[in-house]
Amino acid sequence: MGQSFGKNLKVTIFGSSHQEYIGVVIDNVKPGFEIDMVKLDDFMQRRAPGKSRFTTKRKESDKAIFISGLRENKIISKTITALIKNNNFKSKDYNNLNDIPRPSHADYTSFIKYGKDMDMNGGGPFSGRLTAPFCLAGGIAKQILEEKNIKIASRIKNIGGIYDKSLDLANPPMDELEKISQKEIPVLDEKKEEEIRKLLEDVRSEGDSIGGICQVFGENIPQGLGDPLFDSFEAKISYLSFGIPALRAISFGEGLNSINMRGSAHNDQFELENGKVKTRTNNAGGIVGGITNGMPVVFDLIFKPTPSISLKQKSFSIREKKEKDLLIKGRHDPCLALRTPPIGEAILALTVLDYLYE
Ligand SMILES: C=C(O[C@@H]1CC(C(=O)O)=C[C@@H](OP(=O)(O)O)[C@H]1O)C(=O)O
Repeated sequence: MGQSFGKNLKVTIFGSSHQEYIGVVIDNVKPGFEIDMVKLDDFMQRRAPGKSRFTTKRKESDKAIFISGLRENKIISKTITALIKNNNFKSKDYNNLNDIPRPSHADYTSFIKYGKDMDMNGGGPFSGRLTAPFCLAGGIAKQILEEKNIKIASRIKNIGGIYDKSLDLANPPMDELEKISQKEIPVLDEKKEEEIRKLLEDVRSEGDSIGGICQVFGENIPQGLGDPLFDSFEAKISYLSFGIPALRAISFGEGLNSINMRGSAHNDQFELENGKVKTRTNNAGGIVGGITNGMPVVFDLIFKPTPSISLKQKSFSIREKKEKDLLIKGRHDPCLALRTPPIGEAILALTVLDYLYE
């Protein structure tokens, strides 16, 4: 089911939203690194459910239980295995969904492909819950990269059409981004934060949902990662990104804005700073020809609105082959994009570490 990825650093995610555990196997790591567990837990808590009024009410501690590969937090094997316990699931909320699929959720396509025996409670293997073990692997990768002075950060760039302030992509404010990372709405502009809060309150009280964009930044990413054609750096980032539920699009650097620019404005012109080759702008987001050029790597992850909403919708009964109205019970995020920044950071950290282990 494509639950593994990576060429040199191999990561396998397992489990399901309402089964006893979810978890991760990280294979081909290098022994010797000591994981900072406090930092790793802080990273996990940025994604964890039940933390704010704008996220699902399902509460999970998302504490990592390492069952192999570590001694006193130090990596002592080539393989690490960790579990995360599912504690707070309410499968009965999903009883009607076995027969009446949620519009724009994987319920129906899973039925077409795997039939009625696939455990789809809580979204089953399609659930955003699986991003918890993904972040566990990514949080460790991020720490390993930090030791090499490679920094990764992120923010919410847009919720429902409200944009955070625009940034100079050649000089992203990594320290400021780090400071906002634990906020309920991690944006830099406080006025926009208020506007987004108001929008989210409206959306939530209407029983609806909304989409958003998370922007990811990498500083000191080594030059020369990636290859032409199908092994481009963008291709590797995109491969992992589209494994994240609800992702609809990804763009690099100025992305779709590039369409409206002339070459003279879009080209990143060179400069030499104390002999070091740099570019004056970074519209490419640090990747040209599929290969990193040493400028900050910048990409946007574009998420659709959460499909599970409380409003009445049109669906049908698989058993009776009859149209039916659907009312979804359960606890769902009004804006799942809000919890994606650490997932974006994990995508970049795991991609870069995979290259460095070549
Ligand atoms: C639990 C998480 O997200 C879940 C993702 C999810 C879905 O359908 O994707 C449905 C909800 O779970 P439940 O229906 O069991 O309350 C979310 O809470 C998490 O991200 O850790």
